[in-house]
Amino acid sequence: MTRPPPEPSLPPLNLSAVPGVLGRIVSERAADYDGADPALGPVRPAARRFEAALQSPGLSLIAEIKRASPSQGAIAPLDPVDAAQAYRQGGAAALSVLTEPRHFDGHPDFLRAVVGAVDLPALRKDFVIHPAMLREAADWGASAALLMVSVLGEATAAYLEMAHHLGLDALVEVHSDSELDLALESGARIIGVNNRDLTTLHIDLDVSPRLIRRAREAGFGGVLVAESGYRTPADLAQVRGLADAVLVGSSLAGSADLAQATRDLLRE
Ligand SMILES: O=C(O)c1ccccc1NCC(=O)[C@H](O)[C@H](O)COP(=O)(O)O
Repeated sequence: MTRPPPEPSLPPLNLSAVPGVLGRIVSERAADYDGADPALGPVRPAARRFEAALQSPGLSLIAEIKRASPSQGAIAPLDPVDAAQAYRQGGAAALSVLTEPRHFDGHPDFLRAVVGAVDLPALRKDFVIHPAMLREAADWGASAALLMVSVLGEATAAYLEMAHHLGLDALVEVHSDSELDLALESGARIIGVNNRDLTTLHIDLDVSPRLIRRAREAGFGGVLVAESGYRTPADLAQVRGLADAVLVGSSLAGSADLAQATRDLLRE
């Protein structure tokens, strides 16, 4: 008699412990994916395009297609493909595409359209709380997915393994020393340090340089990304020579000419 395949297990998450704005967003996402099929299917080959794009010399830019946010409200009614093409012309190395609908005005179609039209690796930017979200990211053509240690906690390593099973790179995001310790233990190859405290929305541009230095001192040899709050070349100067890449959303997305704003921001 043939045995049925083992049920994929759902790593336990303690989402009720996530405070503030982030806590509200992840509990909504958990309701959205309640009962979703956690099966990942067969192993998919890893192209590592997102990781490679961030390894060029100098500071690579991940430009974010962000139409709205809890901190800013409506930012701009961007056409995702037009925005992606403009970011590419302006010098972006990779894209971040929001798929969360309620607070960021994102949509899965935006990711699918961008992947189909623009030859840059794209990150699915969402609040991953279920394996189905990673399967979707791979199905929709993303090169990478965001994994937030503030949300996944001890389950970060399990989600990282699932992302790799699906052939995805993972941007493992931290905001504090204890989260960085978990990210380092998880085996992450790409760590993002968010300057924005996602429970209060307060931005402190000193967070990225501090934690990026700590990661390097701890011997981390992977890719390090500084995230959030960057508006000017002087802001970026604070992480040049330290970070491999920077993730920028609001300041670019809200500008009149996205390609020119991208060029201006990257000017040294
Ligand atoms: O941007 C927000 O207001 C926000 C609120 C709650 C959870 C996440 C949030 N943003 C996610 C990000 O970290 C940013 O989209 C990304 O790093 C770009 O930041 P920025 O350049 O400041 O838009």
